[in-house]
Amino acid sequence: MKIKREEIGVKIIEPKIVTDNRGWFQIAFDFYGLQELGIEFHICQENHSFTESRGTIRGLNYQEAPFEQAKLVRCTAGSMYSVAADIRKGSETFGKWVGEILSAENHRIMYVPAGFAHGVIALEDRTELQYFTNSKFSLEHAKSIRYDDPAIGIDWTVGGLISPDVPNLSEKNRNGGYLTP
Ligand SMILES: Cc1cn([C@H]2C[C@H](O)[C@@H](COP(=O)(O)OP(=O)(O)O[C@H]3O[C@@H](C)C(=O)[C@@H](O)[C@H]3O)O2)c(=O)[nH]c1=O
Repeated sequence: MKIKREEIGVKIIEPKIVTDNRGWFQIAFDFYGLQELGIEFHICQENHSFTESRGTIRGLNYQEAPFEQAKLVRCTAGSMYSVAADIRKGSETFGKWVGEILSAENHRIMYVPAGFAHGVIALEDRTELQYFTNSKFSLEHAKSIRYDDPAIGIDWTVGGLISPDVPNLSEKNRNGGYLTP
């Protein structure tokens, strides 16, 4: 595996894909490979979600202290634009975000550092998101920031690829907060 891109602590990882007459093989989680890339990751949970329709947004989601979560995010069906935003108060890159298209075809993995908010928009119907977290879920600490918070300014059109004017959102994400310094 190798790092394709790295910005504000977010890393886009390309795993090695081995193909043969049957199809392909990849290591979905490589503890020592990640360690070599500077990522010390201990899996606590693996989560898997299915999104019915293109244009649906999940996020921006994060967990408050002491339950901050680092995540290793991948798309195992369809495709999505995955976004990580630095919302750590006092961080030099506070309010900055990184986005990358993850798909079942490109096999890319996004490493989201602890303390960041994360969200995805489905670029296809029937898109699946699978991700490892390094700390446990806590409903009490699970929070949301509005996907369209102007203080972050995420381009959810992915440069004109999609127009999520009125995206399908969960109630939690509809009622998400706004970034405060
Ligand atoms: C994430 C999570 C949710 N749940 C429950 C809470 C709720 O009843 C139901 C669905 O949860 P949510 O609406 O928060 O699901 P969702 O909006 O898909 O949340 C996820 O979004 C992506 C973008 C992330 O980055 C993840 O960390 C996670 O926050 O599942 C758990 O029991 N354990 C968990 O670890």
